[in-house]
Amino acid sequence: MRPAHHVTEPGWFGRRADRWRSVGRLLRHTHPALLTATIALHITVGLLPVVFIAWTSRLISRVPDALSSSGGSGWAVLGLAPLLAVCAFVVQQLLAPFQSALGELVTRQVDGACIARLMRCALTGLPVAELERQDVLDILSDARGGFERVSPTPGDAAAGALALIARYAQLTGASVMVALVLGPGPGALVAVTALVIRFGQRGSLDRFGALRIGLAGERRKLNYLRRTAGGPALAKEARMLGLLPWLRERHTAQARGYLDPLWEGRRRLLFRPFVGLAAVGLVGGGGSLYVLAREGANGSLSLLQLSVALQAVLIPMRFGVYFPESDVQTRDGLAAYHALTRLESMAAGGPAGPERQDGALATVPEGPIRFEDVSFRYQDDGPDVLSGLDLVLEHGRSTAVVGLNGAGKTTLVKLLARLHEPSVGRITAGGTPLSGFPAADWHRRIAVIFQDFTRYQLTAAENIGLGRPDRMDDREALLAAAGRAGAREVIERLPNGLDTVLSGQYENGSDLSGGQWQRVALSRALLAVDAGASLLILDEPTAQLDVRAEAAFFDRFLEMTEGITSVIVAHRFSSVRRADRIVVLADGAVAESGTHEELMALDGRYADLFRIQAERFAEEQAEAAAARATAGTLPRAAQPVPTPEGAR
Ligand SMILES: Nc1ncnc2c1ncn2[C@@H]1O[C@H](COP(=O)(O)OP(=O)(O)OP(=O)(O)O)[C@@H](O)[C@H]1O
Repeated sequence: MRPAHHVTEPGWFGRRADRWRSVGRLLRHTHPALLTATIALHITVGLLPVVFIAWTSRLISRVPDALSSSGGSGWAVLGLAPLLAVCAFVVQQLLAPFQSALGELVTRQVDGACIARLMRCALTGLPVAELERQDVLDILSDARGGFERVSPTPGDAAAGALALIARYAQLTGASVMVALVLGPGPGALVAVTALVIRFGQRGSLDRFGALRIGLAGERRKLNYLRRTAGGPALAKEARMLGLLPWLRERHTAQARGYLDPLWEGRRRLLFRPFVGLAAVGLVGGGGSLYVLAREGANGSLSLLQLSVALQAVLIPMRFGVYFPESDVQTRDGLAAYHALTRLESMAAGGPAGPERQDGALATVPEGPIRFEDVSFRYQDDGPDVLSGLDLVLEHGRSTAVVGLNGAGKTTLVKLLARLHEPSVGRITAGGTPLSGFPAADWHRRIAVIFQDFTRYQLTAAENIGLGRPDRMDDREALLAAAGRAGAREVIERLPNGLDTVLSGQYENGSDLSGGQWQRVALSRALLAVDAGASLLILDEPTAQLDVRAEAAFFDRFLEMTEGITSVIVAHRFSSVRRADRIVVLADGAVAESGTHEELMALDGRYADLFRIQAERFAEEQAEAAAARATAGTLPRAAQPVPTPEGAR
């Protein structure tokens, strides 16, 4: 598989051209009027210091006349020069907030567009298989880091690049002034010196930036530790397990793993070249000052010229230093943008395809779904997780998939949901291979609850409505779906009913238990079914319910989904015994299949495991009953006699 970080390094000109091309693309996301105003403002702000030099020099050149004139009229000789010099200074100060305000607007517009691109890429564009690759996660983390404002964003890069216009306008104005006063040679000398230092400095920054990109994996680990250790997620386990000392040590080690190479790179790539560039500045600036001093001593320069040249020479000499408003922003913001464009190019070739379209249902055939000799492995060089699997999911019937941990049940669900494609073999629906139509169309056909379904920190209505966003406002439909999933009572007990945020981290929000969350997730899936999905997949939907609640859940589920093709993955064999068909998965293939009665009569793997689970359940029930009796909560004679059937 092609490594995601693999890029051919362009040369010096290539890098500059790439950078400006990227900036150009980013600026396409800004409104033309905003872009024009920002450029005009930067040019104005860049030229104002030059205007200031011109008027202060004029002022200085007239001071001797003012001093030598008699009476109070002497200062009139100065004319408007002081006022205009002050004006140039004040206007420059006044424009600074507008400069940053426009920069902020550019940042917002560019980031808004880029975040939409990133969401599209991560949520629909990139195949799930890609999102499980470590190198892709590194890039994604860098792109997200930009948008989470952990580091500069693409919008910052665009605004920072525009801010350079002010710097270059100032350099051009100052060099022209030097050329006018001292001649083209010194004018060119100061300009070239400034540019050499600038490009040298920028090159060092770029090399340092490349080093930073290469440390994306270390940075991601460090950010993970900081986020996890600094957030509420770890609060409980950290207290119970006394994790703090270990976490501190781990964090220090990880921080060193990331920061030490950066520090070494800073010395090597930034400090040493800086010394050489300072020497260039010394030669160029010194040479210009020498010419200035010589001309001044010769008497060939007027006071006006001397003042103009002296001030103008200083501007290019300061030009070589680091620009805080641009340099890190353009380097790191563009790195985040390049991470985004790389993800986009990976997404473009992926099988997940475009966003789903209305009318997609029509393109997907109905009928039985067949796994035909399907094998699958997560990594090219990894083991087969599914191997030669043949399976038919009858149309309109329920199929339960059971098996031990690691048997491949969730993997089967992922292939069925087309989050991964089979490595070998094919899956067909109504005789048509799934690969024959866009994955997005297939996704519209199915409703699925994964083991790790998302618990959105949104309202109950939104948590259910996301099963079909275009029905989000249809409260009747939401409540009907909740009712069928057994979540209606849960919702009625919430402080604001459907409008309660399902998280204790918000005002009037409420946390749900694991089982209650599962009911909400099921409501979401059932809403999708109401809206036309005809394949319902539940991957261990009841893992957090107790045995009785689970049995009741499945009974109700099978009743209400009658006529819908459904697949239920379960651990507890007893809970899915009423499914139309039970498939036992072992070692990535179908070991047994049939109805509960058929499989019990077969007396094979299913029957064995069913009995073991039932006996264990009976023992647990007996122990619990004995404990209750000892505690006097229930007269012993009144206790139910546990039987293996109790497991059902
Ligand atoms: N993203 C992944 N990358 C690599 N291997 C994986 C990945 N996901 C699962 N596996 C491996 O595939 C095998 C089957 O996993 P799967 O989750 O499908 O099993 P399961 O039957 O659903 O297990 P459980 O009952 O524990 O949920 C396991 O050996 C697991 O380690």
